[in-house]
Amino acid sequence: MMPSPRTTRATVGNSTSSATTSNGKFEFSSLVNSRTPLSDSPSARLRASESPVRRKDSLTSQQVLPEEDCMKLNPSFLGIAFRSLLAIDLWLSKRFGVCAEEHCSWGSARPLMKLIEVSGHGIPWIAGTLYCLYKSDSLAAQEVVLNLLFALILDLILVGLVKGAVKRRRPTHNRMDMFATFSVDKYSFPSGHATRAAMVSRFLLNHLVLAIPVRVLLMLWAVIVGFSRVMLGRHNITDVAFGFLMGYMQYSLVEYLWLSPSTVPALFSL
Ligand SMILES: CC(C)=CCC/C(C)=C/CC/C(C)=C/COP(=O)(O)O
Repeated sequence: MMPSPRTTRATVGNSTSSATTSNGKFEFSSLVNSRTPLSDSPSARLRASESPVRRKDSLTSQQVLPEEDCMKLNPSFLGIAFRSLLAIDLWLSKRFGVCAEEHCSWGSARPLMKLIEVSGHGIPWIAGTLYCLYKSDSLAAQEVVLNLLFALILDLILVGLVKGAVKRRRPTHNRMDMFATFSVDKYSFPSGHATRAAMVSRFLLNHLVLAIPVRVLLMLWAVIVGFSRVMLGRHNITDVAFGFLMGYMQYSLVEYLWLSPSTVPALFSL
């Protein structure tokens, strides 16, 4: 008996055919798949690589994926760990951003947090250091203060470079009402306040003779500056953590590059 056009239809030169199953419904299958395996010809292999579904169909147990495809299909452990850390960071930072707005749970502490922000801002530190430089009457004092100024400028440059390279946006709950910012300060990684607080406190602890309570207060101040960045909603926790680390290392760099009357006499004869 002649097959009915409703039940069987095959198009020569076309990749699709149709046939009915036992329950009378149409099923579609690929002639290319059924007659010549996708992996047989180079063009078929190319087409297969365009479609993940078709590629999966065409794989046999003997075929090995190119290395870059394996990486896409199996994200590395480090990649997953990194994304998870970032997700936890965003979630925790939002939870601790309790002074981000006046109506937040700790909103009434926002003015105090902003005062702490000013205490770690670059302008008061640079202005204060310039004033001390002007007032310092001994070469030893001049040397320390000049290096503090150098450290503060180096900090601004390095933080600006990293912020510009990483370009991590500030948290969405941050209200951008900070005074005197550079254009890179729209980015949050790392926290410039945290780098400055860590670097300056390490610098002062090493170069000033301070009573123990003052030393403790100095360290406490640095930690509070870091906390206040997250509470104000300015930063994520990782911005501040990295900022502390970077500031700590910046101090080591300043020590390494230390400006002294013997290395840069021109600076000290002014
Ligand atoms: C003398 C002179 C050019 C001073 C510039 C000081 C200045 C504008 C520093 C920027 C400080 C700032 C707003 C840093 C951002 O801190 P984050 O903790 O929010 O990253």
